[in-house]
Amino acid sequence: MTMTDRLTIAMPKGRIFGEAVQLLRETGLDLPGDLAEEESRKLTVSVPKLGFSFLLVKPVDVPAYVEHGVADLGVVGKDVLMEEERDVYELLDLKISPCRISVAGLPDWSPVIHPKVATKYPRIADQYFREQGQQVEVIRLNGSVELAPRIGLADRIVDIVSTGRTLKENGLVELEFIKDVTSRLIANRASYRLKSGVIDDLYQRLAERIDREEEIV
Ligand SMILES: Nc1ncnc2c1ncn2[C@@H]1O[C@H](COP(=O)(O)OP(=O)(O)OP(=O)(O)O)[C@@H](O)[C@H]1O
Ligand SMILES: O=P(O)(O)OC[C@H]1O[C@H](OP(=O)(O)OP(=O)(O)O)[C@H](O)[C@@H]1O
Repeated sequence: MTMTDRLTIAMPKGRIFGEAVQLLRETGLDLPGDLAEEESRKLTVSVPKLGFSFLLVKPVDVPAYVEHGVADLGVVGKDVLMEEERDVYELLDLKISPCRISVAGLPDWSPVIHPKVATKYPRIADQYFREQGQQVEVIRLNGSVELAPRIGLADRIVDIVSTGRTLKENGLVELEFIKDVTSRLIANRASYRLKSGVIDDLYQRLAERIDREEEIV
């Protein structure tokens, strides 16, 4: 393997990371057991024998690292990919970290003409309500979005729902489904041409593993 064959992969630091590493291991790649120890503050991990370097970054930043070519590949939720609209190739649905984007609100919610919608996903929310022919005011938040309807900041929220526990514990109900979400493998456009050999090899390994998993289910 030459230096140009080395792959830099941007990985989200949070919940996707563990599932993505497990998936890579299941393709037969010999990743060290202590790839990223929980207490570690290191933001790069190198696996020289495989020619891989991982950048551990905020999930929302993965598409930017890949678009700018400092990472050849990235793993990112479809939610972030849709929201960020970066110029990258979406190569593969990894089928990990499933969840959905939904509209939620208080159970006794009643329609208002120009509702306020709190969300971490202003672009997705804007597009969804435009398609519904509804005029809304989108309020961008960075987390704890479920608080907004309870304290009168917004009439509704657009957010990730997985188990539904956060909605329930904050007295909210799911009102409308927007989209199913899973994590995706994305590639920088130039890397995809220049490192096609190693990228194809990883793609094939992952695609076969995902297909096998689907046959079992
Ligand atoms: N219950 C869930 N809540 C949020 N995201 C989820 C959930 N289940 C799956 N996901 C997926 O995981 C991604 C979030 O990943 P991660 O957990 O790494 O972020 P995070 O720790 O919430 O990061 P940050 O708070 O820094 O944005 C989402 O973009 C989504 O695709
Ligand atoms: O349906 P559930 O299984 O309860 O999961 C959904 C919740 O998890 C995520 O929050 P996260 O923990 O990432 O916190 P934040 O968005 O408030 O930062 C998401 O934004 C929801 O709040």
